[in-house]
Amino acid sequence: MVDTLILGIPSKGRLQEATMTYFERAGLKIAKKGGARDYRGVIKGLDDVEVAFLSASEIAGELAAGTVHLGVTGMDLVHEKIADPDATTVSVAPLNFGFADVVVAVPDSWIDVQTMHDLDDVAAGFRARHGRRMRLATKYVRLTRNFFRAHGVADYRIVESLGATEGAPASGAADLIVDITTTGSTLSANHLRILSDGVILKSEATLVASRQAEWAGNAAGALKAMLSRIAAQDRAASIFEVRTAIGEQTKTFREVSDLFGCTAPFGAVAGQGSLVLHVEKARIWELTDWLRARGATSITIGELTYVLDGSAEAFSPVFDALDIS
Ligand SMILES: Nc1ncnc2c1ncn2[C@@H]1O[C@H](COP(=O)(O)OP(=O)(O)OP(=O)(O)O)[C@@H](O)[C@H]1O
Ligand SMILES: O=P(O)(O)OC[C@H]1O[C@H](OP(=O)(O)OP(=O)(O)O)[C@H](O)[C@@H]1O
Ligand SMILES: [Mg+2]
Repeated sequence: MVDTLILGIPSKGRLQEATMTYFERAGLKIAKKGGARDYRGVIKGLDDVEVAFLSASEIAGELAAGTVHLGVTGMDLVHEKIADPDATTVSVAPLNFGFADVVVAVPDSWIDVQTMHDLDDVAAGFRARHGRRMRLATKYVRLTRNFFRAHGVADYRIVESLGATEGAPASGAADLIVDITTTGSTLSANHLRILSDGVILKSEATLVASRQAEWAGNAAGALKAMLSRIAAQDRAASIFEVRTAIGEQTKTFREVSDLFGCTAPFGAVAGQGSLVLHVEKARIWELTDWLRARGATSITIGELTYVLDGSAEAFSPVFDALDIS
C-alpha cells in the first residue's frame, strides 16, 4: 500500500465542511470507509487514494513529515507548524475559503501604541516601569518570533495559549496577543486593536502537497487524476459557454478572440453555422452586445460543470516541484 496517495482532510473545525464541498464539486466525492466514526475514507472511483481525516494542524505537520501526500489546511498552520515550508511543501491551489489574518493586537487603552515601532518603545521601557518583561499570549509561537525579530522587537516573553487567547490581557495572563481573526468581532468584544502594521500573515485554506512524501508508483498518477478534475472544475467555473448562429464563422471567431479573449473549443468552420465560444464570465455582456450588433439574433449562454482542455497544465509547476514527470 506504500504507493497509495494519502489525502489529509480536516475532520473537524471550520475547514471541514467547505473542504468536503470543494472536493465534491470537483467530482471527487469523499466517503468515510466504515461509518461516521471512521477516520479513514475513500474517493469513489479513485482506488489509489486513501483519505485520512485529521485536524487542520495535524495535516500541516504530516505534510512536513511526508506522511500525507496532499492535504487541505490553513496557510497560518503551514507557516506555524513547519520551519521551512518552501523546502518541504508545495502550495497547489488557494481554495477561496477559510480566510483569516494572524495579527498583533494590543488593548484599546494603549493609545500611544499604533505600530510595531511604538510597541518596541513600550517593550524597552516595560521592565523599568513594571519590573518584568512585556508578555504576549499566542499559539502562533513561530510566526510571532519571526515577525517580532524582523521588526527588531526583542524585549518580550511569550505565554503559550491554548484557547481563548483574546481573554489573556483582561485576565492579566498577558499584556498583548497574536491570534487569528476574520470578522474582528472577538477582538473588539475584548477591547483589543490590531496594530496598523500588525498583520503577520493573511491566511486562506489551501491545497498543499508534500515534497517529503513518496511519489513513486501510483501516488503520482492519483495526483494527476485529482488535479485534472480540479482544473476542469476551476476552468468551468470561470467561463460561460456562448452559442450563436452567425455568418463568417472563422472571421467572427478571429475578432472575438482578439477583442474578448474568446476560445472556440470545437473550432470554427468557414461560412455560416452555429458557433460555440468560451468567454471569461466578466466579459459576457460585452461579447453578446458585440454579437447582436453584428446580426446574431439568437444567443444562448450556459454555465458549464467541467471543461477538460489544456488547463490542467496550470499545475505543471507542482509536478516539477515534486519531480513527477
Ligand atoms: N475565524 C477563524 N478563526 C480561526 N481559524 C480560522 C478562522 N477562519 C478560518 N480559520 C482557519 O481554520 C483553521 C483551523 O481552525 P479550527 O479552529 O477550526 O481548527 P481545529 O479543528 O480547532 O484545529 P486544532 O484542534 O488543531 O486547533 C485555522 O488555522 C485557520 O486557518
Ligand atoms: O475575528 P472573529 O471572526 O471574531 O474570529 C476569530 C476567533 O475565531 C477563532 O476561534 P474559534 O471560534 O475557532 O475558537 P477556538 O479559539 O476554540 O479555536 C479564533 O481563535 C478567534 O478567537
Ligand atoms: Mg478554532
